[in-house]
Order: sequence, then C-alpha cells, then structure tokens
Amino acid sequence: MADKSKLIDYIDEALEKSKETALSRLFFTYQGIPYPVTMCTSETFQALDTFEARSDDIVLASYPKCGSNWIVHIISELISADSKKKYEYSEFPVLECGDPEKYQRMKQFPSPRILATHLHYDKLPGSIFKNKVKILVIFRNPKDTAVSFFHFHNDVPNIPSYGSWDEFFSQFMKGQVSWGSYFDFAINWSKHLDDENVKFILYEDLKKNLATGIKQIAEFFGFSLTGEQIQTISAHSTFQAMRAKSQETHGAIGPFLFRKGEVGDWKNLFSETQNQQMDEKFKECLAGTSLGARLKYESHCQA
Ligand SMILES: Nc1ncnc2c1ncn2[C@@H]1O[C@H](COP(=O)(O)OS(=O)(=O)O)[C@@H](OP(=O)(O)O)[C@H]1O
Repeated sequence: MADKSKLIDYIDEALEKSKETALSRLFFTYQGIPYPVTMCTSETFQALDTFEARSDDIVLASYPKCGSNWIVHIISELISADSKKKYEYSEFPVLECGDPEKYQRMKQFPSPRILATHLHYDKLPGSIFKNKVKILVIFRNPKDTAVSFFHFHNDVPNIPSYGSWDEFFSQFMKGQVSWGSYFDFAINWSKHLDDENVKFILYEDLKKNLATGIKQIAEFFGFSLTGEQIQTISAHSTFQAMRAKSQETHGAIGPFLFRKGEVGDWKNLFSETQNQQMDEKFKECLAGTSLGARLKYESHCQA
C-alpha cells in the first residue's frame, strides 16, 4: 500500500476507537450484515451508493482474512512497475471504511485506483458493474480464515477479544462477525465467478506458486511486465518479505496482520466436532458448486 502514513493513521484511529469498544458493542447492522463500528458507519454506506467507479479502477474483493493486504501490495507493485512511478494511494484502500467524504476526495485520485472491499457481491456499488470494472476475487479456505480472524481479535492489544476459540468459532459459524458470514459471502459470489470482468484467485494457490499467480493477475489487469519484473515483485511479496516490512507499512498492527501466512494452521485449533460442523456447513452451502470445487476443500480442509 503506497501512502503508508495515511494508512497507518487510519489503522491507529480504528485501534483508538477499539480501545473503548467492548465486544458486545462492536457491531452494527447495515442492510442485514454486521460491521465493526470502529471501521464502518451507516453514513459512509449511504455515501457509497453514489460512488462513481471508473472503468480502469481495480477492485479486489475478499472476505476478511483471505489475503486482502497481500493482493493490495501485489497490485500496487504491478502498477508501480508498469507506470515506472511509485503507486500513491492517499486513502485507506478498503472502499467501505472511512468517513463519508472519502468518495469526494477519491475523485481527484489518478487512475488506476485500487478499491479493496470485503462487501458481499450484492452490496457493491452499482457503478462498478455499470462501468464494467475488473474485479479480482480472492478466496481462502474457511478453516484457516476463521483461525486468522480469531487470532486477529485475540492477539492484537486493544481489539475486542473473545473469551475462547470455541466462542469465536460459534459466532463465526453463525455469521455474527465483522462483514457477516463467510458462507453467505461465498454463496453470493459463487454465481458470479465466471462473469465477464471477474477473476477468481485462491490464497492457497498463490502461496504455492506466487510468481505464476502474479503473472495471471498482471495478465487479467492488462499489465505487460517482463519475467524479471514478475520475479522481483514475487520476491517482495512473500510472507517473510511482507512481515519483515510490516511495521513500516502498517504500523504497530503489522506483525499481527502478517501473523503466520500458512495453509493448514486450522489443525492447531479445530476440535473434531468443529471439523465436522465446518465440513457439514461446507457441504450444505457449497458442495456441487463451481466455487466449492475451486476452493479445493478436500485438500486444504480435510487432509
Ligand atoms: N505474503 C503473504 N503470504 C501469505 N499470507 C499472507 C501474506 N500477506 C498476508 N498474508 C496473510 O493474510 C491474512 C490476513 O488477511 P487480510 O489481509 O485479508 O486481513 S484483513 O481482513 O484485511 O484484516 C493473514 O493470515 P494469518 O497469518 O493466517 O493470520 C496474513 O498472514
């Protein structure tokens, strides 16, 4: 993310608000979805309805904890390499977070603008579709996503914590967490993965072969870079490289945000019963769907 200080300022402000917020008061509901009061407001959601997307904006859609900061970093590196100019983003990149005036300020920003979002497909502003904006959708297996989400709450000082992993798991399964249910998000997106201007990418595939993933992302957004440039971006985008710079890029929260970056960490927390519950839920919501197959659930969540 390019304008680090603005980003860190925004994160620090959210952490400051979190200090005074008990878990029981963390969420407010907007159009049926719970959001954290520390990051979102209904005024900003109302203003978002009038947001004017540009055809050359870059939308990065993901459920929380599926690698949004990773992809934002990769895209900003691609833009910088392509334009030979360091990508500057003077706004917190998550579209729905911040004050309602941010959309006015964003009108002044040069193209391409990076618009990260955790919104469900049907909550995205209409201008994204009207103007045929390209959308990269990032998914991660639900077990590791839940574990990452839990650690974020319970490891970061000042963010409201859960009493235990079991308590968090139960809320996650009910969708009573920030940005709502992973499974609703997935079901909502699953019908649109093959739409024009949409590309799907899996966290676990990117982790396994970063350079190939970056090349595919570059092709989708029309950046023509050399193999050497792709290799350089790849070296800057490993978990180790990003974690090493995380305090510089994200402030005090950095090492918590770039926590472990592994596939299969769920094995350290899930009980047998929780495994069964998640496997059932996956079956009920996604078995037989194209997203269900693309998530490679058997390899990443049952092996
Ligand atoms: N480069 C790289 N490689 C592998 N994994 C990475 C990378 N960058 C971020 N991450 C991991 O992504 C998790 C955080 O996801 P998000 O950035 O989407 O979090 S947030 O919702 O925006 O707060 C979080 O996962 P966990 O480590 O499992 O907690 C990060 O470590």
